Amino acid sequence: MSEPNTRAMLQPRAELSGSKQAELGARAEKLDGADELAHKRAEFVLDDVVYLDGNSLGALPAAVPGRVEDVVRRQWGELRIRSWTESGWWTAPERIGDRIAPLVGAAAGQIVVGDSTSVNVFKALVGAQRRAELADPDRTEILVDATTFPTDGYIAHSAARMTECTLRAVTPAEVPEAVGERTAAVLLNHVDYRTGRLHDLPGLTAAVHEAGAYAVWDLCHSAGALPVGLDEHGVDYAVGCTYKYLNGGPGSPAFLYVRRELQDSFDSPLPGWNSHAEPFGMRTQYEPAAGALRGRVGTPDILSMLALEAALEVWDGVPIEAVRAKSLALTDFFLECVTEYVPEGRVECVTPREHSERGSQIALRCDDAAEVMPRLIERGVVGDFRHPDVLRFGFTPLYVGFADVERAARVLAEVLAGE
Ligand SMILES: Cc1ncc(COP(=O)(O)O)c(C=O)c1O
Ligand SMILES: Nc1c(O)cccc1C(=O)C[C@H](N)C(=O)O
Repeated sequence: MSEPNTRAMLQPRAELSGSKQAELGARAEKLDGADELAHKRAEFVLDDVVYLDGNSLGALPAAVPGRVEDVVRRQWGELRIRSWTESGWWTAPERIGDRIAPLVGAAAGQIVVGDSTSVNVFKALVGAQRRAELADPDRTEILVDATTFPTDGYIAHSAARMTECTLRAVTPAEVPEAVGERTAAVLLNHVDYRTGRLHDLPGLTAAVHEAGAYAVWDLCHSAGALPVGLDEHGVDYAVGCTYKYLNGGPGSPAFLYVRRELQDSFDSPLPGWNSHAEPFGMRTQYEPAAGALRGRVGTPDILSMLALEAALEVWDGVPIEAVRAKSLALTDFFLECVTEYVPEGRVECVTPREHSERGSQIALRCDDAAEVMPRLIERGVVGDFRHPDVLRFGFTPLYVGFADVERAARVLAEVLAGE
C-alpha cells in the first residue's frame, strides 16, 4: 500500500464520467479482493449503510450481545455475588487493560480500564503534576494542547486550579519551544479529533522529557487505529476511550496507562477503595495498591466492561500494523475518489496528505457542512458534522471496505451537487 500520488489527487476533474466511476469501482473491487482484513467485517453487526463514524461510536461486534446476555442472566442472575470472584468481575479492569496493551504498544501490567476518558485525564494529569512538583517545587505550570477536544481543556483547567499551577494552551507544534524548567506536565492529543492530524508522539514526548516534564497523551483517536508505541517511546501517562476504534459500545469504560517506572510514585487524586492495597481490609488509612491497580477508583461498571471484553475478541490475530496499512489505503482511496468526483473547490481537505501526519479519518471543510451531513446520512453514508464547518469521515479498517469508500465519495459528490 504505497504513498498516494498527491499530484494526481490535487488535479480534480469537474465532470464525473461513467468511465471514471467504472474505473474506480473496479479498483475498489480489486482492493477489496486483496484485503487481508476483509473477513473481519463478518464479525460485526452491519447493514447496507456505509458507516464512517467508527471514530465516534464503533459498530457492534457480533459476539457482544450473547456475552452481555450471559453476564446478565447467568453471572448476575444466577451466580449473583459469587461472580465477583468466580466470573472474574473483580479483576476485569486490569485483565481487560492487558488485552488493550498490545494494541497501544504497552507491556502487560500498565493499563487499567474504568471510568470515562475525562476522569482518567484528571487522574493522569494531576498524578503527573504531583510527581513533577515533588521532585522540583518550582514546576508549577501545565501545558495543554490548544486544539484539544474540549473535555481535556476543561479538565486541565480544573486540575491546574486545584494544584495551584498556571495553565498555558499551546499547539502541539509549539510544545518544544514552550516546555521549560517550570513545566510539570504536558497534555496532548495523539490525533486531532477535528482535522485528523496525527501528532508526532515520539518527538514531542522526547521534547517534554528533555525539559524534565511529563507527557500525558490522549489516545482516543489512535487506540485501535494505528500503532502508538507507548513503551517504545517512553510515554509517561496515557488515556483513551474504548467506544471508537475499540468498539466497546456507548459509554464503555476508558483506560489509563501509567508507565511501569512511575507506578510506585503514582499519587492518584481519586484514591478510591478499589485502588487500596487491601480493599476488603476496610481500613481507615489509605494505602495504595502496587502497579496499575493504583489507577482504579470505585466499583467497576461490569456490564459495560464485560461487553468491551467481548468486543476486544475481534482483535485476536490482528496486528495493529495491518490495520494501519489498510487505514492509510482507505483514506488515500477516499481522497482520490473525492478528487475525481467532487467539483474542484467545493470542499477543502483539512487532513494532512502525508501519511506520517494522518490519523484514520478525513475531514473536509465546506460552508454548508451542517446541511450536507444530514443529507448524506439520509442516503446511507454516515459520517459526522463537527462545528463549525467540518464533514468528518472515520475509516475503521476492521469493517470498512474500498467499495464503501467509493460509494461514500460518489454520494458525497451527488449531495454537494444538490442532486
Ligand atoms: C480526544 C477526546 N478526548 C476525550 C473524549 C471524551 O471523553 P469521555 O470518554 O470522558 O466522554 C473524546 C470524545 O468524546 C475525545 O475525542
Ligand atoms: N463520546 C461521545 C458521546 O458520548 C456522544 C456523541 C459523540 C461522542 C464522541 O465520542 C465524540 C468524539 N469524541 C469526537 O471526536 O467527536
